[in-house]
Amino acid sequence: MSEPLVALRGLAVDFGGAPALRGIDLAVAPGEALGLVGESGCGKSVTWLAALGLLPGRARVTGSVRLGGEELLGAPPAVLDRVRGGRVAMIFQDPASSLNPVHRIGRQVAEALGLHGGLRGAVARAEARRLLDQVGIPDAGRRLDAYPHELSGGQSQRVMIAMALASRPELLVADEPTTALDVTIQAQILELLGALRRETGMALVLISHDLGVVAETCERVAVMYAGRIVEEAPVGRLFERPTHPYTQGLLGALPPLDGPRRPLAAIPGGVPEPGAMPPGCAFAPRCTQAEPACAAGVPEAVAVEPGHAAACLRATRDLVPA
Ligand SMILES: Nc1ncnc2c1ncn2[C@@H]1O[C@H](COP(=O)(O)OP(=O)(O)OP(=O)(O)O)[C@@H](O)[C@H]1O
Repeated sequence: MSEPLVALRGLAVDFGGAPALRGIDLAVAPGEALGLVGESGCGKSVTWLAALGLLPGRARVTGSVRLGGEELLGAPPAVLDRVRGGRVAMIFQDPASSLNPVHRIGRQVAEALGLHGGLRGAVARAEARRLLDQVGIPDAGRRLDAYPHELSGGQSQRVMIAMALASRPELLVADEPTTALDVTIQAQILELLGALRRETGMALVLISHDLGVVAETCERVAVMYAGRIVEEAPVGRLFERPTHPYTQGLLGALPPLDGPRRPLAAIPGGVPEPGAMPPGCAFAPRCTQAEPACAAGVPEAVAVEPGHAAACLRATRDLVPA
């Protein structure tokens, strides 16, 4: 990879004796689209909230988070404020709750432009209109005067994306941006994110519990389980050669691309709570391929092939450490 835009090294988060992240190494290159997948509770959101200094004070965060060479962990609040909504923007699952219900859309987008670009008045309004246009809001000029409750879920998410773009971020972190939307709208928002990335050159981190969503939009995927990255690969390689049994399980739960929809073969059991981590490989209690050695130690990530690593004792026994 070229010089990364963002590099997380050994990122760990502890909520009062309960380790939610247990050493995350992850890098995002400029302009790259990286998917972060895993079931609910794996630590996907905590990873980026920790990286951007957005966790509550009682969370103990250790490791390193570098943005373009600058260390963010332990950086003064003024530095983090400048980064958030500046070089890095974040959007979330529920756009309706992120918009202020009592202010018109145009004002909210213009405020974001004022905060990050110093734009005011008619200039800010014109730029807000351009942004709404860019994110595919029809009749953007009139929509500036709408209130959030007048927008559909998909349109609200488009407005959130417009506000995120206001600072011309180098990285957009999108945390389950389509989970609350119906399937057709979901596809449109994913397409929009892909198109904006190509137009603006920004990098994209797409957080999702759905490998299918990530496969459509991202070039590379990191699979998380119980606060660790268990597999990482270019998206095509992950589908062709899923190596960690957890990844295999997630793939097995995907509905077929064509043909009748069938009930998903979800992986039995659930993600362990941070306070109740099993010894060794945290996935072992749910893993159909587990053997006694899996409980003995946390497996290291090992290179399966160039750019493709997995952390499974059994799958990678004869391979070299990544
Ligand atoms: N503020 C907090 N205090 C204590 N525990 C927390 C806090 N935030 C998250 N956790 C715990 O950290 C673990 C990881 O949560 P996280 O939200 O990152 O998971 P996720 O993979 O993003 O899932 P989801 O898609 O449901 O958000 C969970 O067990 C969660 O309960």
